[in-house]
Amino acid sequence: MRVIDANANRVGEGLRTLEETARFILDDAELQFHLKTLRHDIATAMTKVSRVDLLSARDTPGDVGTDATTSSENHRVDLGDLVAAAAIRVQQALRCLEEYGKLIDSDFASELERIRYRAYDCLARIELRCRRDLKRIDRLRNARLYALIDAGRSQSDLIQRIEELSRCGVEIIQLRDADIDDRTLYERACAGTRVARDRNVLWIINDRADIAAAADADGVHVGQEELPVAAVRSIVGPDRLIGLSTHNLDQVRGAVASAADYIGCGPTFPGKTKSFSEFPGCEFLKSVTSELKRPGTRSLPAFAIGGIRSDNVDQVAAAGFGRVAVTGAFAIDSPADVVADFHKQLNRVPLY
Ligand SMILES: Cc1ncc(COP(=O)(O)OP(=O)(O)O)c(N)n1
Ligand SMILES: Cc1nc(C(=O)O)sc1CCOP(=O)(O)O
Ligand SMILES: [Mg+2]
Repeated sequence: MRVIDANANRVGEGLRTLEETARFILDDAELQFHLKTLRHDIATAMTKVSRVDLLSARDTPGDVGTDATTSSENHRVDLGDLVAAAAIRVQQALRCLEEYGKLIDSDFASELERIRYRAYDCLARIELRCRRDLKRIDRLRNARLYALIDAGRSQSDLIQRIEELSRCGVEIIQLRDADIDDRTLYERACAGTRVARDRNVLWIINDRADIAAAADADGVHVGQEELPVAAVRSIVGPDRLIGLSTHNLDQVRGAVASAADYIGCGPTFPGKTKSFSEFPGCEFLKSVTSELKRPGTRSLPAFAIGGIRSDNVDQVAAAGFGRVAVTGAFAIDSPADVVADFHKQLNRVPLY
């Protein structure tokens, strides 16, 4: 009973620590829900053991193990380390409960075995999320303005463009150029990485996970017909951001379930950069806002894209979008006025 009591407490405390991480640090309602469900299912399984028997068996002053703390138990290097410690505690405690449970009731032990298998997946997910570069994700979450640019006539042309856009307040810049050879694209991507880092702007490569990884960019953006997100993740690693284009609600739901970090939603309006036969428009944006605000849905930053300019950005904001990705509207010498117009409308929309 003392083993069962100690391990039931351990697993509950560990899960609560992880739940708070999902809730307050990752803002991940879905992960929080899974952890909470695990905690409740364990509490339900524990009703097979008399609580009075457990409490009566408890003997903290007589516990020979309370002094046996190692120095590493009082020190956590970072969030990943903290979450790993809690996850390992939960896993070990579940196994202990299961083994000692076999002495009490085989149904109880079997139930704990099922919970343990479910827990493995959840514990791996939260630890991987917390071992990622949270600074990058925080910057993404706080960003409202995203510019897509081509590689420029020369490297210095590209560098000047990145400097100009970042000076005006653009927070994310994507290198999107299908008209240059791989070597030039790679060299421009590397130059972009250096200047974007200096300017504290996120640097994303369109379509090419290989070049994003090789050039040490902050991330990659892919479309529905390109590599699936899981394959992109295997190339770019756990820390780089992955953006995914979406054009309907099914694709948005797919993105939420995937390892994507943000989505582009469009096309909203006709523009000169890319032609489309259909425009899901602001109705689509409104439905994305409702979908992403649904309780229990993973929060995923969404950028409206397609023909967005100073004179229509109010409609984007009215659809609940506080973030935009644009090419044409910023393709002028000094986009400072456009940035100001965008901010005026978009800042009215709280970011989620
Ligand atoms: C932020 C953002 N959103 C959407 C897109 C479009 O991506 P995709 O559909 O793959 O089309 P191409 O840009 O590759 O022509 C994007 N690039 N960025
Ligand atoms: C590249 C791209 N993708 C879109 C999508 O809807 O997926 S719209 C688009 C063009 C964005 O440029 P502009 O702001 O000039 O319209
Ligand atoms: Mg693409």
